[in-house]
Amino acid sequence: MVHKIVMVRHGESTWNQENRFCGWFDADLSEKGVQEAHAAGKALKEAGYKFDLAHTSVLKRAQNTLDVILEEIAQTNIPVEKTWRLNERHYGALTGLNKAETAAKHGEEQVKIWRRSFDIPPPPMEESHPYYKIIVEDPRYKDGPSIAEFPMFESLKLTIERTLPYWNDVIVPQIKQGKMMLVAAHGNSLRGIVKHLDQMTDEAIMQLNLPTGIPFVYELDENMHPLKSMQFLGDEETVRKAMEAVAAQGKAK
Ligand SMILES: O=C(O)[C@H](O)COP(=O)(O)O
Repeated sequence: MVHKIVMVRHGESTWNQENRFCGWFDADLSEKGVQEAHAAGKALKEAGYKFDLAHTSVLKRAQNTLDVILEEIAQTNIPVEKTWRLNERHYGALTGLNKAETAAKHGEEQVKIWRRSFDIPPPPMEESHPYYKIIVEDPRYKDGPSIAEFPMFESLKLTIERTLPYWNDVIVPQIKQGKMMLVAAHGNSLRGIVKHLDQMTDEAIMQLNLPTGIPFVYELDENMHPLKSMQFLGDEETVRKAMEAVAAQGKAK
């Protein structure tokens, strides 16, 4: 039996637009991001997708993207499960900084390491950081992560370590039950899932930049091995340009 799952990175956020490291800061969708979510919904509608349930993070840019998509495909009544485990990776001390300015200050190479290396994390968010309290004391985290688990920074490796248990323990059993699912999440939580599914090397995953608001489909066999990987619902040229634009966010300008 062939299983299918659709994933989508949220539409552009206001902090994507301002080119700021966002991580666990709860930025809104920009107007362009809302348009991207509508376009994603239209593409799914055109392709005739019907979902049994959806998964998203506890951050509103992913949740709002999902809401717009579900409205477009007239499936707002499906159950939606929300978890911090699908959140964007925690950008530590970089949270709130402009990516181009950070590249001008620390060099593009260093910014690429912080953004894309597999296991080198950004510097930790200290208590004195302007967004520390807003994030740590946010009531949405009262049921988890626990104080011990609460990240102050995350590499992709650490992001995968908290995302994969949700993939394996919640999403995979539902796929195996034949449920058709939509996962609306974030650039790096989804890169982690993609790395796992496609068994990409630590080097190969560095080159992958996921575009905002373009859904992609995986076809999986019973053992969750991809029969088809990352099939974007968008024309190749648009997807390529959108990926390049994400990569270029770390340039000093
Ligand atoms: O958290 C962020 O800043 C972005 O949404 C993902 O950022 P990245 O592409 O710089 O990893």
